[in-house]
Amino acid sequence: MSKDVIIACDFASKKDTLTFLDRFGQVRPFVKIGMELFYSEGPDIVRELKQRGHQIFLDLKLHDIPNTVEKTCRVLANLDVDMVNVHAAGTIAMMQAARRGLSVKQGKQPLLIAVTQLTSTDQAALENELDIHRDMQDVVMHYAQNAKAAGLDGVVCSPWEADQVHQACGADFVTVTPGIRFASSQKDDQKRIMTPGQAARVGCDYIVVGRPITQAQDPVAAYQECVREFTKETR
Ligand SMILES: O=c1ccn([C@@H]2O[C@H](COP(=O)(O)O)[C@@H](O)[C@H]2O)c(=O)[nH]1
Repeated sequence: MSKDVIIACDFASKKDTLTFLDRFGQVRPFVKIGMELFYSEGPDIVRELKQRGHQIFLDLKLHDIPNTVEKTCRVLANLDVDMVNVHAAGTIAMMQAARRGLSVKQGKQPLLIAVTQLTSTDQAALENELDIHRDMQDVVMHYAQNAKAAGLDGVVCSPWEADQVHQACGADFVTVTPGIRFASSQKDDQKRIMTPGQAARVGCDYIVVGRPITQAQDPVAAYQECVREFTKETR
């Protein structure tokens, strides 16, 4: 199982993204392209970063009826990204449709993972706003098991649930965990957080880190610190 730090490139333009990535010289970090960058630049930004040698997590969090998600995944399959995602709340049928859509790709398919509960959601919001009256851990586990039943490769969850997801769904079921903050960082809008070192100790496979790197005074040093903390610990 790979373990890696994925940088969330939440920028508004290709220019800002390339200026940021140029600071890394010959190093090609695994990057996440989210809605802001994809909606502003379109599929060309994926092709450009792929050509430069980055592995890419295309974080579009699809959530629609199965037919729409299947056809969208057929399109995404041709972008040659390494990881894509859907919302587990879209149902098992929708996740199976996503899998069918990606299967049009010959050869290696991207990892297909499902968002369980956003890391910006806490127990109070889960109950009072989403009207889900169960423990966060149980809800994440339920969605993870649905994702596994649908044939997905793993989930997006917070580091707080990663160990239990592995216990319930298997060590090879991938956990991709945003909500990563250095001990000294601001939480921003994230609620279920851990440091890179803590995330490593609970067995997260991939950590997704945005602002603690992109808004650091020295982003390369912040990235190196994430890698150091995350990879020095072993399960
Ligand atoms: O539950 C989720 C799912 C996705 N994200 C995304 O990860 C990054 C985190 O960025 P930070 O700046 O480190 O907070 C961001 O792109 C989110 O869209 C998430 O945070 N939580």
